[in-house]
Parts: sequence; structure tokens; C-alpha cells
Amino acid sequence: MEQLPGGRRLRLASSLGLGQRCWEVTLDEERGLLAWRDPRPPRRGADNCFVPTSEIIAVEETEQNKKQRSTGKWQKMAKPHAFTVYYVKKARNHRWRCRDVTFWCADEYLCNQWIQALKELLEMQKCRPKQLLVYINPYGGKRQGKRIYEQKVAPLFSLASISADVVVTEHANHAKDNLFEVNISKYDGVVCVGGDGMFSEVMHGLIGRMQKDSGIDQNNPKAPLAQCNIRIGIIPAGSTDCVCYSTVGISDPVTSALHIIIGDCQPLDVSSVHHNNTFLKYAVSLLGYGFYGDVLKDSEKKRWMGPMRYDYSGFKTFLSHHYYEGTISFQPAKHTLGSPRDKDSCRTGCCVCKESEQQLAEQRKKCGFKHEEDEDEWKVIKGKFLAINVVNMSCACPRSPKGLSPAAHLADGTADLILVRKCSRFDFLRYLVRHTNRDDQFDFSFVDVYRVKSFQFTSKLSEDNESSVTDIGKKRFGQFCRDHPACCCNIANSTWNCDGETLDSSAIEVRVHCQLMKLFARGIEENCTDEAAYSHSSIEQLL
Ligand SMILES: Nc1ncnc2c1ncn2[C@@H]1O[C@H](COP(=O)(O)OP(=O)(O)OP(=O)(O)O)[C@@H](O)[C@H]1O
Ligand SMILES: CCCCCCCCCCCCC/C=C/[C@@H](O)[C@H](CO)NC(=O)CCCCC
Ligand SMILES: [Ca+2]
Repeated sequence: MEQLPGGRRLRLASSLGLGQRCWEVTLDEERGLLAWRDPRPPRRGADNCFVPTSEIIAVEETEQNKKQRSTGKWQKMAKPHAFTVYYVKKARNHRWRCRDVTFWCADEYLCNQWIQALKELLEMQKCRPKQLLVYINPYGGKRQGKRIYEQKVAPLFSLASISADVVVTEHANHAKDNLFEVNISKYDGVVCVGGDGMFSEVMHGLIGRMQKDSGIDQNNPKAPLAQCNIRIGIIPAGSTDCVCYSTVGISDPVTSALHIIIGDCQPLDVSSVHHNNTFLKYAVSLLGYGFYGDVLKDSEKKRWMGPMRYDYSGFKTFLSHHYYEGTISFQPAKHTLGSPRDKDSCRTGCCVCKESEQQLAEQRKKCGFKHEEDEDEWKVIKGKFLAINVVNMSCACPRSPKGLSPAAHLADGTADLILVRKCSRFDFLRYLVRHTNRDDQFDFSFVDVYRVKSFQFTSKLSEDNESSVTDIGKKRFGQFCRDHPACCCNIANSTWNCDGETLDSSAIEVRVHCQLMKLFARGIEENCTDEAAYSHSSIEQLL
């Protein structure tokens, strides 16, 4: 074993037993890799194996009578001194699994040396959580939250020596209210088991608590908000699971649990939504008026259908083909790199998001948390819209694998504003189908997209009501289109879909807060399988 001057281990290399043969096993702290290689000349199927030390989940001394994971049979081990390393194995489509490998050592001293070196390495990973607060929504999605946590997640947390205080929610807002009361400093993170609605609850609890503790008035739409540094982990068990899918690349409970265990960190933009100087909600994925608002409103009555309710209400809303009149004002994002029509998407280590992080740090240095007057120009658009979507992230989900705005960034301080103007049913269907395939969904004459940092909307109905509150005729005719009774123009307002929750007001004011919170995630990885991420030559070098 080589030593660093301070006595710290740099490289541990031994010949250890694995299966029926001896393998060369190397732990290189400097390169952050554990690798094992069959020293015999390569043959088909035989391979070098390696795992980044940051992706080791646990190391355990192996009991002499070890139950073999693969066969489930009890097998008396031939050699008495062994240790097992549990690690992340990256499979296709961003799916992660926990795998283990058991190495046999010639003597107890060598075995302990390896266990100690690996345990010290794990101790050095300071970003890993030790104590978590877990909220489970037993009624989200297919109502499997409790089972998913108990069978798939809790065993992994205990393997990684993470302790968890678990709350199974008894009613809506249970988690949110609870977060205002708990001793939050006790925890290294909060985990929600459920869908986007459950995530939204936990996020509101944490951001709200943070503002309360910092004396910030959430009702002031211009107030700079205090960043929330405690990370949230999402174990997907909902109907859409858009936040999980867009930040991890898959909606899979085991994958998410492993991102939590290894302590990943992904900053996330959050939009604040206000009406008349009153705080309404925060949003991280979709703020949708028109189509997505109407789908949500209809689907809420059909919760008993589970995730299928969105297909049913989506179809119904599509047939109704309502459009809505209103005025949109927005401030275009000027200081960020990138545009919604970019071909490249936000990926792990995204340079657009990094640039925004630097700008944010500089701005904080310059004016702290003081509000800086924003003089940037506003653009105004009036029109008739089938859908108005404001997305802080791509909104990729299993129904729409590249999302509503494939090039939107998770942490650049901007949102993409997508305006779908009145068009034929056939054209709207063509647009919706492009949510599900690779074609450019902005390449339509009736679709416009802008990257914005703030946004306002007023419906024609509320403008009319405000400008002529005494016009009794208008009020009496309420919901009907007097000019064209057979058309799809809806004099009633639509509803805002805010991350899957409805908003009470149609007139809203939205501001994007750059990187207001953090998730246990790393964004979507470009080369997601181990084989793609590490070239064989770099492993050859190590061994
Ligand atoms: N015990 C509970 N009883 C009833 N409602 C609850 C309970 N716990 C949480 N909720 C509420 O249920 C709502 C929906 O939950 P969740 O987001 O987990 O599932 P979903 O709506 O099926 O999935 P998605 O949001 O991904 O479409 C949340 O807004 C949350 O506030
Ligand atoms: C003929 C083919 C048409 C196919 C159209 C498929 C379009 C799917 C796009 C899905 C976009 C989801 C955006 C995310 C929204 C979430 O914040 C929200 C809460 O979970 N989910 C919905 O509102 C649920 C919205 C579900 C809409 C159907
Ligand atoms: Ca963004």
C-alpha cells in the first residue's frame, strides 16, 4: 500500500478472492475508484469492474455463513475472511440498482485493512445524509406509497446506516403543517414519498418555514426569498412524477433512494405566484392555464381512477377545445445563456445553470438579500389561447419523455413561457402528439415560446369586469359567448394548474427565484451506463 505524507492512504492493491478465482483489486482514493480485474488474459465475457468511491453504498464484513443473494441458498463460504461492498450499478435509461460484490481475503488483517479503508472513505463523503425526515402519502398515484417505502427504500436506507423518522400523512397539508413545527436542524434532508402534489406540499413547508424563520413576508411579490439549503428527496409514487423524472431521468423508487443515499445535490428554480400582493403558491414544474388547467380541474373529480384520470380528462378536455382570451406580460430573460429552441438539453453539470449560479453569487455579494429594483422591459401580448404554459423545467415525465419544453433548465433562474394560440382541433392534436415524440413542438405557426424571468396574466373576463363593474348586462350573460354561441370561445375563466394543484385566481403574477431550493438528484446524466461513462482504457491505467 502506498502512503501520502500525512499518512493518508492513496492506493490499496491486493489479490483477493472473488468467485472461484483471485482478482486484482485496487482502491485508488486519488482517482476515487474501486476496481477489480481478472488477471488472466481477457476472454469473451470477462471484464474489468469498477465503481466510483462516491457511488459505494456500504461495506460490511461478510458473515461466514452468508446467504447468497442470487440463489437465496445458504452456502458455507470456503474462506473465512471476507467483506462485501454494496454499490450503485447504472443500467439503461438512468435506472440505478444496488449491487454487491464479496471479496475473500487471505487473512483477517488484510480483510480489516480493506474494510477500514472503505469505511473511512465513506465517512469522508460529507454530503451524504445520516438523518432523514420522511413523509409518505398513502393515497398518491396507485396508493402504493407505503409499500414502496417499506419494501424498496427503507432496506436501502438501513444498509447505508441512514436513520429516518417516518410520518405517514393522514390528510392533505399534514406534511406542510408539520414542517413548520419540527426541529428541522436535526435533519440532513426531507424525503417525500408520493407524486408532484406531495413534493409541492413538502416544498411549501420547507420554503415557507425558511421565510418565516428569516422574517421574510411571502406576500410581498418582490421580496428576495431566503434560499432553502435542506435537500428534498423524491421517492416517486404519484400519477405524473414530473419533478422526479425531470431531475433524475426516470421515475423509479430505487434509483431515487440511491441518489439520496449518495448525497447528490441539484439546485432548482422555484416560481412564486401572487395575486394582488397575496401569496398563492410556489411552482417548480408546470403553471398551466387553458388545456392543462382544464384537464386538472376535471381530473380532480375522478381521483378514484388513479393515474388514469389524466388520460380520461385529457381526452375530454381535448374534445371540448376551449380557448381563453387574456393579456400576458413578461420580462424576457436577458442575462442567461441558452434559449428554448436550443438543441441541447439541461444535463448533469449543465454549464448554463453553472453560469447562473455564478451570477447569483455575484449579485448576492453586491447587494446581499436587499431587493434590487428591476428596470428590465416588459413585453405585452394579447390574444386567444388554447394553452398558456409556464415551465421552470422541461416537465419530462413518463407520458412525455422530453417534456413540454425540452431545452428548459433546472437551475438557470428562468422559465419557458409557451403560448398555444387558437387553432383547429387537428393542429392542437398535432401539437400534443409532439409532446410524446422527437419532433419540434415549437415548430408551429400558432405556438410561441419565450424564456422569461417574470410573467403576469389577466383574463379578458377579469379585465372586463374590472373596467366595467357596473355593466350588469355582461354579468348577467355570465358564461355564454353572445357573439358566437356555437364556438369554443369560453367566457368563463380557465383554472391555473400549479404543479398539479388548482389556483383560485386567474389573474396572477409570477417571478422565478433562481436556485431557491435543492434536491437529492444530479440532473439527467448524458452517459448514464457505467460502460458508457468509463472507457476501458482509463480502467486499464488504474489497474
Ligand atoms: N393522507 C392524505 N390524504 C389525502 N390527501 C393527501 C394525504 N397526504 C397528502 N395528500 C395530498 O394528496 C395530493 C396528491 O398527492 P400526490 O401528488 O402524492 O399524488 P398524485 O396527485 O396522484 O400524483 P401527481 O401529483 O404526480 O400527479 C397532494 O396534493 C397532497 O397534498
Ligand atoms: C394524443 C396524444 C396526446 C398526448 C398528450 C400527452 C401530454 C402529456 C404531457 C404531460 C405534461 C405534464 C406536465 C406536468 C404536470 C404536473 O405538474 C402535474 C402534477 O403532477 N400533472 C398534471 O397536470 C397532469 C397532466 C396530464 C395531462 C394529460
Ligand atoms: Ca429554469
